[in-house]
Amino acid sequence: MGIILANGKFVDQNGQLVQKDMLIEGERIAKIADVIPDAGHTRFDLQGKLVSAGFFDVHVHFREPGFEAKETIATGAAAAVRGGFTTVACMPNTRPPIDTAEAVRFVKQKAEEAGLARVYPYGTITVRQLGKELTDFAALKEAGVFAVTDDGVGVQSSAMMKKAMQAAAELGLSVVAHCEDDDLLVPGAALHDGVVAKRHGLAGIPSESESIHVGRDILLAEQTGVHYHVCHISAKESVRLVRDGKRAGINVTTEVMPHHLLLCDEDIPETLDANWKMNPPLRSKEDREALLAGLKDGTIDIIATDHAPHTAEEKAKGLERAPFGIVGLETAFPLLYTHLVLTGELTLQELLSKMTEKPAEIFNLPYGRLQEGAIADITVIDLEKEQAIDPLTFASKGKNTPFAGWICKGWPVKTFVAGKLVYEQTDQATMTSK
Ligand SMILES: NC(=O)N[C@@H](CC(=O)O)C(=O)O
Ligand SMILES: [Zn+2]
Ligand SMILES: [Zn+2]
Repeated sequence: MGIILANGKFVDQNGQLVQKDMLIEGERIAKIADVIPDAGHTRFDLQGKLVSAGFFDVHVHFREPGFEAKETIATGAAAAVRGGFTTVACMPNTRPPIDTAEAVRFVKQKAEEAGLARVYPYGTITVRQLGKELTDFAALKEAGVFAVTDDGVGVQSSAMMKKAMQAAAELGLSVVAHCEDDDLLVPGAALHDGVVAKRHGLAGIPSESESIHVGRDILLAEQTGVHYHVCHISAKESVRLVRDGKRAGINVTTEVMPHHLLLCDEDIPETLDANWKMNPPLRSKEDREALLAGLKDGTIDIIATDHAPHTAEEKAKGLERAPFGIVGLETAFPLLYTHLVLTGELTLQELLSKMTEKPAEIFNLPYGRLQEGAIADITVIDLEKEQAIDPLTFASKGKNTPFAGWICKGWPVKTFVAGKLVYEQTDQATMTSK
């Protein structure tokens, strides 16, 4: 017996919303047609809600092993499916870091036990993320990683990065980089080196601490032929470098986060609440505009969240001492739909593509497409439902978001992974979790 999603709205090739039925049989989409008869299948009447391929977030932090008070793989996966994400890729900056095949298998095992979203672990580039010695990429690949990264820290040595890219290219692994040159940092700096840091008399994080690595690595990617992906792009100079790299035919891709698209340093409240502290920081208005332009012209390939949960105690330590990072999985789509699609900056088709098809395509994974025969990873979204972001309702352990209280439309209401319903929004869930 299959599942029928009846009367859903689908975005067609021309970007128009069309009403259709979908039949899921086993793990796959069996049929999409104007009308599919019941024939004893389980039937959900979607009443015109949007049907999308499940979202794919290539950049999340699930904190296990080592920091389970912030998040576990199970709570992170629950946050993912609640946000409409059916596949996530987990950053390896855990304790210990994911730098061996055994550690990769541990993450996969925990994800399987959770049975919610698909979880792809990254392996680190260097042993213990110390930048001194490459990990065993062949063993990591064998255990199931599709890409390596030292996210959380930058690879400081150019020679080490070049060696990593050569080794990754040989194995067909992507190199994913947190771009940050420690030499250009002032210890304790928490905000962009711009007007707001100055107004508060604080040392800032300069844009070039990011863009210098972006430029260096694009040149190394050209030399080595590896697929090189820039994490959480935030500075206008980095956007320009990626654009030029693409024009030169270099295999470079990048991601942008919802917070960098929607906020800039001038939005940070005078209290300097640490829920506005993340790395890279919220930059200037001009940077934000460059990110949006880069997203529209295809320089920026995809949207990811950098879901980075921390405890309330840690975030209460004040701007300087609190850790960098904000959560993102449960707010990404409603925020972007409300503040970029409904405002006319992006089309719904563009937004969905950058959260589904494109991430799957650049990392060569078989997801992100709504078509007969495809894997039935599906998100159903209520585009009309309007509600305020309330961190107390999050499935994530992390409540650290600057978006609390923002009123958004476009909430995921049902999520299917491999044809199995893994999340269903109920009004009770919203009301009782207070
Ligand atoms: N982005 C962040 O502000 N923090 C991330 C690390 C990272 O993505 O660099 C974290 O692990 O908390
Ligand atoms: Zn990072
Ligand atoms: Zn990160």
